[in-house]
Amino acid sequence: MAKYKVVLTKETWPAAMERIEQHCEVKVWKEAEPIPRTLLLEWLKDAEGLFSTGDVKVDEDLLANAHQLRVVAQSSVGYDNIDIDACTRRGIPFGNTPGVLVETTADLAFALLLGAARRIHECWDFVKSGKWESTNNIPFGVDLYGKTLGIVGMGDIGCAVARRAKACGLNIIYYNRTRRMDDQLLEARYVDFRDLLQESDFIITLVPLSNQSRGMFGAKEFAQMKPSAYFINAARGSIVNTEALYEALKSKQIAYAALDVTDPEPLAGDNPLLSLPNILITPHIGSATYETRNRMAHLAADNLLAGLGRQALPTCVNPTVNYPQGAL
Ligand SMILES: NC(=O)C1=CN([C@@H]2O[C@H](COP(=O)(O)OP(=O)(O)OC[C@H]3O[C@@H](n4cnc5c(N)ncnc54)[C@H](O)[C@@H]3O)[C@@H](O)[C@H]2O)C=CC1
Ligand SMILES: O=C(O)C(=O)CO
Repeated sequence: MAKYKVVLTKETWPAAMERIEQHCEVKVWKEAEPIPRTLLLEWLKDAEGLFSTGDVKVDEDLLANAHQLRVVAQSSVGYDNIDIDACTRRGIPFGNTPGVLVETTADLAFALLLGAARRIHECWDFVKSGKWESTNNIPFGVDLYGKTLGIVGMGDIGCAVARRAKACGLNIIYYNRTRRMDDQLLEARYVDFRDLLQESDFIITLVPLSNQSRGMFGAKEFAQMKPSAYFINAARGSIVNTEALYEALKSKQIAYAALDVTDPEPLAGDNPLLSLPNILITPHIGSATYETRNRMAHLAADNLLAGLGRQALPTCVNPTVNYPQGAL
């Protein structure tokens, strides 16, 4: 049987790659920088499947060029780089990887909270640089127990963070697009965004990037936070106005920020944020464990292969897509 033609905008995990290659003839971009747009458009001319990555914009322009495309799959839960309406208009299902990365990403978000509160990386720098001469000059942290954590975006990962926070004795408030029916089980109180900004000692944001959430943390929002507030972003860099965050940290309007995601990404070595003493940044590692990235790659491969075979995708963002008649 003829193999499907598929484009991968980065290499994926070997076991998932093997499964894809059993059924597909693949073109893979193997360099560290994003695939050049012109090359991608060229490759997509006869491609039936696209295995995309967050650094590639899948928009009207790209889809208009990809006449044979049956499916787009991506190894991430966030899909802010994909124009879902454009996919749907063209009858192309898009599959992401929800669920399988929830606990792993919640671990990282909570690690940022703990690491920031207890100044773990400053303490490590302190020990390494030979400054540990007495206990007088050690970096001091702040308690979690009895404080208030505000979670913005109380979806799968937000709830997993709430469970961790409960175990540490934090009071939990949250803001979400809609109130959750199960918030009593989580012992989390639904509040409006402004109250969350004003009441929280720690804020963790896990809201998807969209037209509504882009720039949702700017100068006005930082001004409403406590001067002792810790701000943690594990969602997407662009939900924060980076200049406003820099100003808020520099002027000590807020105490500290811990970021797993930044705008832009990757963050250049001379970015002003890196000159601040009150910040901790990790390089977008929320889901980056061997086990989880492997699970994500397999789920993305499942979506890709299902779409190529005109079957329903296991995890489809636009499941109302109609396949051409008689295709199944
Ligand atoms: N740092 C990392 O490596 C990772 C980052 N993420 C980010 O985390 C996000 C959340 O992931 P999940 O919890 O799995 O998604 P989810 O879909 O389960 O939860 C998102 C929640 O945000 C709420 N929401 C959406 N727009 C909102 C708005 N404008 N204002 C308030 N609430 C809003 C939704 O109602 C939903 O409850 C992803 O979209 C992705 O951007 C996810 C995985 C890893
Ligand atoms: O899944 C996502 O959205 C990520 O950011 C990486 O796992």
